[in-house]
Amino acid sequence: MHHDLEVLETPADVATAAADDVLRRSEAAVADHGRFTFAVSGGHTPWAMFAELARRDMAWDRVVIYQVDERVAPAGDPDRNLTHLRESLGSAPAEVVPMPVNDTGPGGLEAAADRYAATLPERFDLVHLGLGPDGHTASLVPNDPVLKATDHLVAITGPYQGHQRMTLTYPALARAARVLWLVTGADKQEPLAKLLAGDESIPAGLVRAQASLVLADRQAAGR
Ligand SMILES: O=C1O[C@H](COP(=O)(O)O)[C@@H](O)[C@H](O)[C@H]1O
Repeated sequence: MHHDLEVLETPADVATAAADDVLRRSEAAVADHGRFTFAVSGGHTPWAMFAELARRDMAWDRVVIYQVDERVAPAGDPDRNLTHLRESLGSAPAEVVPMPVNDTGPGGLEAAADRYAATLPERFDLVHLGLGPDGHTASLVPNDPVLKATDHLVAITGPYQGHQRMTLTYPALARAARVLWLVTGADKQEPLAKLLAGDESIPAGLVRAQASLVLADRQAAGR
């Protein structure tokens, strides 16, 4: 798929440009259909964008935030994406729909994943994605059976970097009206080049959406 690319000087510039884009998309979505559905990834890169958004004049009562992926770990654990999402948003009155990774009900984590899937909108106005040095995105990690999940919107991975994960699958990501990739740092240079070239050997290369914007810093873009 085609990706628009914007190269910014620093990671801070990427965060500011990302917040600008999210704000624009939220205003357009609210004007069009009354709410803004936004799915957000984990990792470190988006924290500055979330903090920047918290300072912006968003129509928070019209915003619903879903998680793209989450580590299976206790509530409040520093490895949990939700922990950092909430910390970064601070007192911004955002409605967050957390992935139920501590749901120990009947059917275990797979059933919890299906319950999360049932809460997802038919269309996300915006999905934020990151890019790992190994080319993973969301928790669609190399060689995991989750890459082949075509009949589930949300799935559970095997252990990866210390945790099983709950993740949106490719069919769920395909519900994105638009994807916003945030990619910073020299260790992302190789996977970013592959993503932009449409290389399907990396998990990120298999994401499909109606439109895609990559915001990268100079180090990741190799410029
Ligand atoms: O493990 C993960 O890493 C990716 C990339 O994170 P970043 O901080 O290097 O941008 C992230 O997008 C994903 O959600 C997360 O689970």
